[in-house]
Amino acid sequence: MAADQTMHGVPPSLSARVVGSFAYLTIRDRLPTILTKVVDTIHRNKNKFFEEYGEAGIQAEKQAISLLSKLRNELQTDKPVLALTDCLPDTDSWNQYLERQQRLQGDQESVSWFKSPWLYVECYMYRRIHEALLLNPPISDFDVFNEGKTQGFTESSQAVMSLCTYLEGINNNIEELSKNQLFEHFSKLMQVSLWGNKCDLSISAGQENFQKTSPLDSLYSLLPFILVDDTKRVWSALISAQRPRESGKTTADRVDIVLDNAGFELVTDLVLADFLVSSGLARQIHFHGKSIPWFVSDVTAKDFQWTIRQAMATNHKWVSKCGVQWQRYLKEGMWCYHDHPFWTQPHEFCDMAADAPDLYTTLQGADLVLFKGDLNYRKLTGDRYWEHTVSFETALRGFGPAPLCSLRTLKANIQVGLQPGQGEKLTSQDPSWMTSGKYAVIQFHNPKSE
Ligand SMILES: O=P(O)(O)OC[C@H]1O[C@](O)(CO)[C@@H](O)[C@@H]1O
Ligand SMILES: [Mn+2]
Repeated sequence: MAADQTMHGVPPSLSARVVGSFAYLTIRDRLPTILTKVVDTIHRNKNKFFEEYGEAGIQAEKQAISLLSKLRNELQTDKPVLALTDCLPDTDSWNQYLERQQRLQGDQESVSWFKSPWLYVECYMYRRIHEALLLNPPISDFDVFNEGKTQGFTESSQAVMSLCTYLEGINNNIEELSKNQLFEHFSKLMQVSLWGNKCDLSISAGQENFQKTSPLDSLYSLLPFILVDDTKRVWSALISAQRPRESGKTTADRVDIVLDNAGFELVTDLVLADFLVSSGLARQIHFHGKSIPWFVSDVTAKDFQWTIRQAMATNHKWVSKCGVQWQRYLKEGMWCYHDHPFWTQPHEFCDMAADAPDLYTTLQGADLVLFKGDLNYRKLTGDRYWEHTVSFETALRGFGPAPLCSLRTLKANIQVGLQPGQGEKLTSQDPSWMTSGKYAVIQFHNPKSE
């Protein structure tokens, strides 16, 4: 067990140290597969690099591949984690974090892939992939995961069409809807956004994992798989934040969405955001994305813009109408997109106030923050061996810039806030319930009401 087990009442971090655990299998099998795919992708783009940068492009391709092969070897042979050598604004912070891990682990053994916290080493792998490209300037902007992300959008076009058509139906008579009807739509769109999180490309090690059918049709049959559903509490938080605005409307001021994956999941988030604004539940939406390619399918600024442009250009009346509307929201400031280096660092969110105080202050300005996906849940709860019955609040360890809600399908061995016996029952019925992506939670915490 990790040395941080001794921290007062805080359980140890998930780690590949536990042979056979999901963390162990991820590091042993899934991460090397992802690295191999990254190498293949760079190699397949060799001609493109040559056309764009001539001989320098070919050299960069070779050099990046050699750095990535070295990385794969370090991982597979459990070598010590190395300091970063590039010069991004977050390089020092990563290197300090390595020292912090070393202090926590003690001097007896190095921080390494199979011995250190899974959350830390998994994040570190994506930062090292980025370093391999950064150190080879002509191709440093190349997003090794771009193909999978754009494919995720195109392959889910049927599902995108049905979702945008559904939204058009709501928006058509939104003024006439009662509070109850608004709640019903809100709840449905939260669930669509929740199940959109099934489509990440990290759990499948980059294999196709796309939404082919309309998500709306399956919501009812998926209800039993939502282990914690705090939608009503989220709704109450939104309603209690309603204030009269200059526009003459009564709305909450701001909802922030901490995005996860591009492709279909991003569309579900945009549709939810559209509904929040068009229904007058919120005046503004702030999206938070990643500043470097991350966990295979996570949204970067480029993916965000690409998705909206793609929606605009789709030959389907309601999808293109959505795209045009979303572009307008961005132009007129009702929506905005931010990235912050903290989202691509390995910290647990309970460290945010101390280690990224500017971001913490930003989030404090929201009436509600929605955290999408599994990795955000791992960071919210510190990716630790908590008992299932420990409250979400306890696992957050003081993190609470604003009322917050996690929308997450379970893809890692961690789940808090369950009823006594619920976890044991699930384990006996379906031993892989925490990692299959079949189950989900809509879990809320309001720091203001504690
Ligand atoms: O896109 P998400 O939902 O954050 O999931 C990322 C996935 O990557 C993992 O970190 C595993 O590699 C899992 O925790 C999770 O399945
Ligand atoms: Mn993701």
